[in-house]
Amino acid sequence: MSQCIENEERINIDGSSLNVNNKIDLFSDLFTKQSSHDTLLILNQRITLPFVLFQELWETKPIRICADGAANRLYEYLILNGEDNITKYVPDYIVGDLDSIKDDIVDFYLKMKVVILKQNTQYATDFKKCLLMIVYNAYHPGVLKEKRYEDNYKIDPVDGLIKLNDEIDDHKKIGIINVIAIGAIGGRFDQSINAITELYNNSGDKSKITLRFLTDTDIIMLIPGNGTMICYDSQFRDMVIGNCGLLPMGEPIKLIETHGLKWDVCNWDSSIPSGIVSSNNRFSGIDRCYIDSNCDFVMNIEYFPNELVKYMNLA
Ligand SMILES: Nc1ncnc2c1ncn2[C@@H]1O[C@H](COP(=O)(O)OP(=O)(O)OP(=O)(O)O)[C@@H](O)[C@H]1O
Ligand SMILES: Cc1ncc(C[n+]2csc(CCO)c2C)c(N)n1
Repeated sequence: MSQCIENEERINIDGSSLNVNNKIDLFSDLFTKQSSHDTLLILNQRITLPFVLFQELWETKPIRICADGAANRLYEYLILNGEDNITKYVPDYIVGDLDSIKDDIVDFYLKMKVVILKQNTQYATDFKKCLLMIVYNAYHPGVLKEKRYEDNYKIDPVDGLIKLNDEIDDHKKIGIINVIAIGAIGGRFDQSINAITELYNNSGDKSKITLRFLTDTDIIMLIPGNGTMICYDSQFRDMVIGNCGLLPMGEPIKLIETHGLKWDVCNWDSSIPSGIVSSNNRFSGIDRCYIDSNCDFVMNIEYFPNELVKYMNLA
């Protein structure tokens, strides 16, 4: 029988008897450095994050990449926050079909030694092309820097990156590549849904990437099925995060049990066609929330950027 119980605003969660197969630390997984492959991916929407937060994201992600027209957005945003910034925050790569990046931005970033790689295929989005670049770079760091823009780094300008990724010897252990993308959600609806499909494309045990999105209002990620503990410290919960949604966007899901939501559920079938979805929920667990589901699902967690800035002592 399915159940929903309403909890007090804050409850203690004892994790010792729960079957935890995945752990997500909300603050450190996103905002601290986890590995030398961590990547900030910038997509083509206006950047409106508080500048100190952007700086922190940039500094904690050793690899930075712009999808095509995102390079224009980066440049504009940096100028807006002080002209000196354009030479301080120089991305490693700009990748895409290059139909959106402006000519003067190409010239500027070539001068700054950015690898600007053309990939023209009309069967992959610029977002996808960037993910391919991120994986290729993790296996072959810096090799394109030694080659030339003029001959497209000796890579087939149609879909060379796809072929190069197919040839990767994944016996080499590189660990998981954590990618935080800004500009993925909001704006054009098909682009936003495409971004959600990338969450699913980059899920599962064989995936090389863990992809997460940051907007001005939300952290959006895939919660793995089969027992996930989401951890945070109590001050982070109180200051920085608001509502959340458990969103069965890929397929219908069963929430087997949750512990630490304001509205905890048990044996709860959820899908978009049935109209049964846990939106407008929130974390009640003081420092953790446990979710066991039969498959992966999308979760959005509302956050307050200016409070995050204070929490991180960046103000
Ligand atoms: N209007 C938009 N709304 C949401 N996301 C966008 C929008 N425009 C671009 N993006 C994101 O930025 C990436 C780079 O987009 P850009 O505009 O530079 O090239 P594009 O040719 O329009 O994109 P694509 O070729 O991938 O459709 C896209 O792949 C997408 O992820
Ligand atoms: C069935 C199908 N639908 C749409 C596209 C178009 N498309 C998908 S990704 C992309 C690249 C954008 O730069 C384009 C044009 C396609 N190829 N196949």
